Amino acid sequence: MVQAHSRALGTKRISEPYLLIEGGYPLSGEVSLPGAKNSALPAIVAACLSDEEVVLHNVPLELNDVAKLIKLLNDSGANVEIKGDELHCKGSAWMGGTLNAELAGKIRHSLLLLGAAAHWRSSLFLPLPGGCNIGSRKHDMHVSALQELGFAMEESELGLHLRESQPKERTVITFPYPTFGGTLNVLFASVRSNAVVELHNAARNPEVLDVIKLLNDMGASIEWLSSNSLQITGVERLHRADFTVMSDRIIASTIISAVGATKGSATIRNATTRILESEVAVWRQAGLKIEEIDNGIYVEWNRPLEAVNVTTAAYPGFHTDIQPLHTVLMMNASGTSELKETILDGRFSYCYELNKLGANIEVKDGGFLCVNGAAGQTAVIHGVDELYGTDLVATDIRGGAAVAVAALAAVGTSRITNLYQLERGYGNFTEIFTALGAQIMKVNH
Ligand SMILES: CC(=O)N[C@H]1[C@@H](OP(=O)(O)OP(=O)(O)OC[C@H]2O[C@@H](n3ccc(=O)[nH]c3=O)[C@H](O)[C@@H]2O)O[C@H](CO)[C@@H](O)[C@@H]1O
Ligand SMILES: C=C(OP(=O)(O)O)C(=O)O
Repeated sequence: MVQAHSRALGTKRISEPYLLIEGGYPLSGEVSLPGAKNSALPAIVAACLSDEEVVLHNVPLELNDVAKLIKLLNDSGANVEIKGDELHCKGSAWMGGTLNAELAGKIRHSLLLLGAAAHWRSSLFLPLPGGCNIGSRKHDMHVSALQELGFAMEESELGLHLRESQPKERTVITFPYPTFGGTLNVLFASVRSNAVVELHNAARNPEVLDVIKLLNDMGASIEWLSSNSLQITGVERLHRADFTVMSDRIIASTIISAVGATKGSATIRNATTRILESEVAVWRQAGLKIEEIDNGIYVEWNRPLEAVNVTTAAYPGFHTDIQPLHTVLMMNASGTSELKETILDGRFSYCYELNKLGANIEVKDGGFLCVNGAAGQTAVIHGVDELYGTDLVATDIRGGAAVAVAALAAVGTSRITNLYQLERGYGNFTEIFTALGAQIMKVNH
């Protein structure tokens, strides 16, 4: 059991749920990955593109983003039900209406209901979507792609309005940047029609590939023309399917980071390095032992880590969602490294939390523009020898995970608040790390 003592802790009583961590111990053991949030959320929307039942397995049902998305879909005419550990989904031609602003405003994936409503030729008012506060999260490419497909769309300060309309017969779209959500919206809007759509510079993240596999299992016709161009040939309707969502590669990275930072070892089941190639190459270069094993990854700290520079990029580049976890490895490495974030301009607020533990990270103007046109930042990470537990805030999903992982490596007690953010992406954070021997518990109030 975690003991609540540390010289660095504040004396204030905390009146919200928090994570209590007694850090400074090497982690070891074996854990199994849950389903991936960033595949499961679009897969749930995709499953509502048929009026026959689609059964999804391995959905991380404990995530609050999943509950919010199910509510939004059911409010707009779908029928999504949790049955045991399965999710049974059915869409309908009524999918549309006006989405609840509070719910839509809490998750980024509410944007995907635009593609679903276009699919059903319905009209939809989507109040502005939410998600992590990690920079300017634009949706101009979603709007222009749907318009290019022939759907009537208007944008106001309050949200996005898709009007009941029909797609054109042939469209060629080229994204200026391979947007994850934009690619999914084009797929959802195009799979059921008389149309043929070519999409160039499409996102090819493993999570997008997972959703394409689901759609093809449902009868869609989506094929790759080249490594980043897709052709979607519309079909009359999609049908029933039974699909297992892929495992969460970002949680795999979170465990790898924790093992490296605490100088431990772990076996991660339901995992593969094949969808983490850029990240694993960097961490091997830094000195971590990472091996592909039967149905899993084995990771071990066996020598002091060395600083390695990283620049985030669209897949197959180093994933922006994983950069906060890389920072934790680098603050525990010898030497200084630079981390250049090119996707999201506001993704470094967690660094100020890490500095409270004794890290030495400077966040500076990087002198470049991110893919969304905003000024980009670079974090300069100077490795340190010791970290000490303290009171910390989970700034966003992955920043929150980074802070918690760093607290596992820091000597003494840490308390982490604003858990809502962390729990948007990690339903079983304490269970995963308890299985690896961590002294961690959630304190509820
Ligand atoms: C639920 C989910 O899976 N979310 C992921 C998805 O978010 P999301 O779907 O928001 O990611 P995108 O790939 O669309 O966005 C990445 C960048 O492109 C910009 N952009 C995007 C769309 C657009 O129309 N115009 C535009 O400029 C965004 O502002 C951002 O700077 O990818 C992000 C970047 O890999 C991840 O951090 C999120 O975890
Ligand atoms: C940024 C993330 O999610 P979202 O797009 O849902 O905010 C994430 O998963 O790290």
